[in-house]
Amino acid sequence: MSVRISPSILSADFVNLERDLGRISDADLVHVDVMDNHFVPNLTLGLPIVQRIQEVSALPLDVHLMIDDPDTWAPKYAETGAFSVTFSAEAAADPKKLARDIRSTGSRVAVAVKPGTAIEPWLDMLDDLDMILVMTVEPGFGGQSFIEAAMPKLAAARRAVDASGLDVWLEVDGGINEQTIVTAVRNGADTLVAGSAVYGKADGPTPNERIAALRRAAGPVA
Ligand SMILES: O=C(CO)[C@H](O)[C@H](O)COP(=O)(O)O
Ligand SMILES: [Fe+2]
Repeated sequence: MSVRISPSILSADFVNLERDLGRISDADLVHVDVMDNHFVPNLTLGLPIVQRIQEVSALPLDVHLMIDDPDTWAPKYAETGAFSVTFSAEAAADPKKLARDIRSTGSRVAVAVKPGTAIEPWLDMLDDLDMILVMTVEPGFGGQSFIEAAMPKLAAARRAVDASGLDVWLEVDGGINEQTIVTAVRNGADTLVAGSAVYGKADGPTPNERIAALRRAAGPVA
């Protein structure tokens, strides 16, 4: 099986989003970064725009919430028809209830952990999760460098998921390129977010060609 590639539209042209969505037709998912200027020091887009992206996207939406109070807001994003909604571990008040609320909409649910956040508590609730997102940058901005120090945590998550027998995906987000994707996959990732590596440059290969190059670099996963 190939890895799943989830291009982040954070690096797309927000005025030409529909056009830029069409340029990643070979991807598996579309990664939508929602930032509120509270949980992270950056502001991107909110619920009305996610609703509209959902209407025009041919690919399933992988919504990554970097917002305060996901307990209130995440179910509303799930209700747009998103394929998957990821809340930030550090912001959730009642993660088990939140995971249930998101799943009750039909969406998959994931938790994201910042580079400095322990993963162990989340490995104790794998039953409640469809995916874990290991952040390999401090959330807030595209174009940052991959933090390799997050890899032991990813490897621990891979061991726990394999031991559980559950089909929980392991996603990595931040600084993924043709080199770092190899490290992430070797440590257990099966779903890779890439923003600047897919959309970052106006000249050279197209976004779909960059997606193919990332898949080739990653090689097959078990
Ligand atoms: O969640 C994010 C930042 O908080 C983005 O998804 C991520 O940074 C993607 O951008 P790049 O691939 O350029 O690092
Ligand atoms: Fe993201």
